[in-house]
Amino acid sequence: MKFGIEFVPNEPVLNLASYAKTAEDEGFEFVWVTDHYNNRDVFATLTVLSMATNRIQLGAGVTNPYTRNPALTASAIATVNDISGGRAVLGVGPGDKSTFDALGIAGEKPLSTIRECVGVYRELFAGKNVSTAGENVQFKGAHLNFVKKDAAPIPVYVGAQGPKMLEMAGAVSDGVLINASHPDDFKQAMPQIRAGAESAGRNAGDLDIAAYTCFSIDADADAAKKKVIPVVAFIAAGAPDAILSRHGINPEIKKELGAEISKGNFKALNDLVSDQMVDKFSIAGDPEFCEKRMKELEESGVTQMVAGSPIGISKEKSIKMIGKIMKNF
Ligand SMILES: C[C@H](OP(=O)(O)OC[C@@H](O)[C@@H](O)[C@@H](O)Cn1c2nc(=O)[nH]c(=O)c-2cc2ccc(O)cc21)C(=O)N[C@@H](CCC(=O)N[C@@H](CCC(=O)O)C(=O)O)C(=O)O
Repeated sequence: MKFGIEFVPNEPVLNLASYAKTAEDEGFEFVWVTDHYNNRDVFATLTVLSMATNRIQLGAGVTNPYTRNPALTASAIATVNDISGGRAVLGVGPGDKSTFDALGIAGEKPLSTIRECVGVYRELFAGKNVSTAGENVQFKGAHLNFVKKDAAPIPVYVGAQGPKMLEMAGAVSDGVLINASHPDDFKQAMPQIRAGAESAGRNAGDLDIAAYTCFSIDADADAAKKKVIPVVAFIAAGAPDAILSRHGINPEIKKELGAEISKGNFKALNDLVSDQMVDKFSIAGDPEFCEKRMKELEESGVTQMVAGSPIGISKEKSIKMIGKIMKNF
């Protein structure tokens, strides 16, 4: 199994660069940076991380086809690829509705929009002149001047959770980034990804299936669990009812969580977020528990384990703890 790490650029980029170097030294193969308009820019962040590292792959995890024109996204990630000596990876997803509302973006037709964009990204990465009259993307001879004809392709991953998105990801992507932490979610997702791959005449075994987890590791298991509570609250509050029910959690809890989150009353979340929610929506605990859960993810078909925020009490210490566990895979 490959290991990745996710950073939210809501802290100084030079801190993230230092963590990325530590992760590279520990043997992580991917670093992913999230993309929300209200945090630091994903591509500027990846550029700085590329200067601080030599081998680790640098992924936008994930951008979306609405806040940037697809040609701008292609140019940005191809620039990171150019700067880093070919280490860039593009992750694209439907985008986070809660951030779109603030920008007046509707984010419609995510399935067909992302499917069209993946095709356009790939042609631009190959240095082609792109003309397309799609339902959602219309180009007339778009072209990236700095990309050589038939340049090595930049891998395109899709961030997906819903069944149709997972199926589409199976049909068109090089990998799928699934925002989930429990093996049950991957057992549910794999058949949908497989169906999509088969519908496109592809082998699902060629895809990188990444568990984009909410992760927190510490020698003190209780401290690790306490650290994830606000993140689990956000995940649960935004999760479709079907996912909550799948984990035996009453979807009614979403209203209470949402109310406390919108009031910024994070103390109240400690009482609302149950141990069961922590278990189902995160990997949080001591190294022994985390390793056991990672092994379960691998058995459920996961090929890349991404340690996502908050990662732990001290990111540096947590990265080194995961580095030790990595040696057992
Ligand atoms: C759109 C949504 O897809 P989803 O995969 O559940 O989207 C939820 C999240 O994955 C999405 O918000 C992501 O952008 C969230 N996300 C991030 N979102 C961000 O904004 N920033 C990030 O950095 C980020 C990281 C990230 C990493 C992994 C990951 O899995 C998700 C991540 C959904 O509702 N899908 C349904 C319905 C799809 C649909 O709308 N179908 C319509 C439209 C058809 C058409 O599109 O033409 C239809 O069938 O009629 C489904 O898949 O079945």
